[in-house]
Amino acid sequence: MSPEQHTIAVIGAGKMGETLLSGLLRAGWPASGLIATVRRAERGEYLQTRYGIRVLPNEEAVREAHVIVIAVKPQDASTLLADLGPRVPQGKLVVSICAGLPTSFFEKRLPEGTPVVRVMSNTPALVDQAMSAISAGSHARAEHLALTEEMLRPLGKTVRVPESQQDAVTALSGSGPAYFYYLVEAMTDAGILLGLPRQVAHELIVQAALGAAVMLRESGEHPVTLREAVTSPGGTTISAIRELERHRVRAAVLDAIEAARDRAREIAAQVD
Ligand SMILES: NC(=O)C1=CN([C@@H]2O[C@H](COP(=O)(O)OP(=O)(O)OC[C@H]3O[C@@H](n4cnc5c(N)ncnc54)[C@H](O)[C@@H]3O)[C@@H](O)[C@H]2O)C=CC1
Ligand SMILES: O=C(O)[C@@H]1CCC=N1
Repeated sequence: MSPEQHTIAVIGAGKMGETLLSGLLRAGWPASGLIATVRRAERGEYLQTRYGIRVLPNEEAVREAHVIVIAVKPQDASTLLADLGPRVPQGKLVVSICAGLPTSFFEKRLPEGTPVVRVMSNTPALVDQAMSAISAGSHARAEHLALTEEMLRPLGKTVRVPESQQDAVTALSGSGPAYFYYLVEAMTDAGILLGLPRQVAHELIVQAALGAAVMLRESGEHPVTLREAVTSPGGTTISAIRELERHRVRAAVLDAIEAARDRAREIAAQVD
């Protein structure tokens, strides 16, 4: 996707929208090829000053852009599209990053035949380590998926999934970073319990998490193999694992992620 051919407008440039815009700029996208829309004037001033991008009203943004990224909260999407949907010029690619909303939700509210691609990304996009999963709506063709992948490439990894799997993806990798942060918090507290200074405990855990993540990605080994390599017979690790099993942590993780998937479905049902 060359910047000369494609201007991207992010409709509702909040946390995720800003993350996408900043990633594109880091990858060398010219600020002149990026547009943001906002609800609050101060937010617009901030984006304009910090990134040198254009901030336009929604209607102007969709007229000018080639790719329109919908980045509002799912609960705000109906109101936004009731007004803006019919004004989106025919043939533009609409990319939604809204959790839970199916491509059919957008297709109903956009001119007939509008190609829609659904994306679920995550906040590590801020450090170019996103996991984004994309699915085509009924009018999106290979070229639209390729264009979306190109737009997301600077932010991290991208996979294609059938749309029926998007709520599961949302529960797993969309929300996933929050589960790891939660674990880091809990492990840091454990360090405090054992008498370590908070800062030291934090540093130990962050480096252990990073090391484990790099080993998972680069060794290609199954997590069980990697865990077994840490777990000495009669040693310390197995004592901890016994407690995790006794507290049914695995079952809690399964229930938690299923609850997140169900919530994604509920959000979609509420706005449909
Ligand atoms: N935060 C996360 O980790 C992830 C969020 N998402 C999805 O990304 C989307 C955005 O989430 P966040 O960035 O966290 O929310 P956010 O609340 O930070 O950003 C949404 C922005 O849209 C603006 N907005 C709302 N209605 C508007 C309108 N009519 N015109 C112009 N601007 C409007 C709001 O003022 C706000 O700044 C959501 O749909 C969420 O489901 C997806 C993956 C991860
Ligand atoms: O919590 C949420 O609804 C959003 C979607 C995935 C991550 N954050």
